[in-house]
Amino acid sequence: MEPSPSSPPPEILNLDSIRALKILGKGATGTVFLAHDVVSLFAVKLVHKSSSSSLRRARWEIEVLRRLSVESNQNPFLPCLLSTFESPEFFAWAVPYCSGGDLNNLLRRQNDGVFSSSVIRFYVAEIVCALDHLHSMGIAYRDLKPENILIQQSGHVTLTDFDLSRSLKKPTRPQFYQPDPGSKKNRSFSRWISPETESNKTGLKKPRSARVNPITRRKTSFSSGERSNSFVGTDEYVSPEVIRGDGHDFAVDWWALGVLTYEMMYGETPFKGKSKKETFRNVLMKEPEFAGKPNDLTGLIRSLLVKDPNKRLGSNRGAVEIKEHAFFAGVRWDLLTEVLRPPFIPLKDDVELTVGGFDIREHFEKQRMMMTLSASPSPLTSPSHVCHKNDPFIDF
Ligand SMILES: Nc1ncnc2c1ncn2[C@@H]1O[C@H](COP(=O)(O)OP(=O)(O)OP(=O)(O)O)[C@@H](O)[C@H]1O
Repeated sequence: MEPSPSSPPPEILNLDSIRALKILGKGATGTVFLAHDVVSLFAVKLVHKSSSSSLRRARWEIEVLRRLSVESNQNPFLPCLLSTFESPEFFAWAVPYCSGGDLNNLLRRQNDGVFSSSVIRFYVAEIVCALDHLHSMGIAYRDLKPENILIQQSGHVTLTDFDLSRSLKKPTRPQFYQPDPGSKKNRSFSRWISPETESNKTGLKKPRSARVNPITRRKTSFSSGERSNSFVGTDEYVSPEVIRGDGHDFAVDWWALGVLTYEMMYGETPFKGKSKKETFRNVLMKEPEFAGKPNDLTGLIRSLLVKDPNKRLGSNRGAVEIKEHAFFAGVRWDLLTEVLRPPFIPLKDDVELTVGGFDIREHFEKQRMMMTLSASPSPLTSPSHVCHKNDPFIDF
């Protein structure tokens, strides 16, 4: 996984000149801090080099961000890399701060836990553009879920968390990437989502479900290949071909988009079972259920949630097929960022940039000491057991 030749050299993140204000989120691999220097606020992700898999994932995530920072690769719905830092114990890197939190929180804050179809159209259109851009770079995202969709200060979305993404061979079909279909009328989106409520202002999000355990235990590398055989994703968003271990390509992202759109419409995912096994059985066997009359939105979801990846919307001509769907009639794809009033605009963070905060390295040291203490082997436990027990990616 060599950096691509066109990647800009990363700026060095100077940990001496920044202070962290709070933890924005904790995931399977890292901790994300809101940090500041005297000039600006940004997000810093810190990943322990505790295992070879977290090391590999962090390196890969930095590499994807680096590629996204090349001027010709920048996209309004994808982040760029501001700076990086590496010590013998950890990686840290800074990306722009998204003050609106994630789409999961926003969805849960709605009175009935769902979005209207015009709001769904706004968010899905931007996500389609982000995925289209990644695919055009030969990257399958593979971890689409509301927790990984962040809201920028402007109200537009940014995808985050690229550690499960994968470099695949770019589609070579000539019709795959065509100019945006465009259309006559621009669409206006009214601002109707209530601002942040008190109950959700604090507290870290808890991921809804852990990453799935590897079922196909084939070792994978991140080198380019046409299809990937690794087993990754989040239970409720995993596609049938991933569960079957058939090998998968960019169509896994269109499946996950179907699950996400369904969740935005109904407030719950379509295949969730009482257990992981039941969820997977549903993904493989069950057709999604739609309350109410069929319409363009349910039609879009249905065509994304086609079990056969070769018949799924997007599998033949990529994002163009999705953009042409009747649900998006009237959307000016080239003007998405010009929409003046996205559905939700975050309140401005009122932060004094010269004072306050804590040192990220001190925080890291404390965490490490606590981890060391809690992982001290009891006389009855073998060291290898302690070391591997909690690493969900040990076989990835
Ligand atoms: N740029 C950002 N601005 C604001 N919040 C962010 C930013 N990046 C990440 N976060 C918050 O931190 C959370 C965890 O980030 P991220 O998903 O990158 O970490 P992770 O360790 O890779 O998690 P996962 O277990 O999902 O892989 C996000 O869901 C989000 O709430």
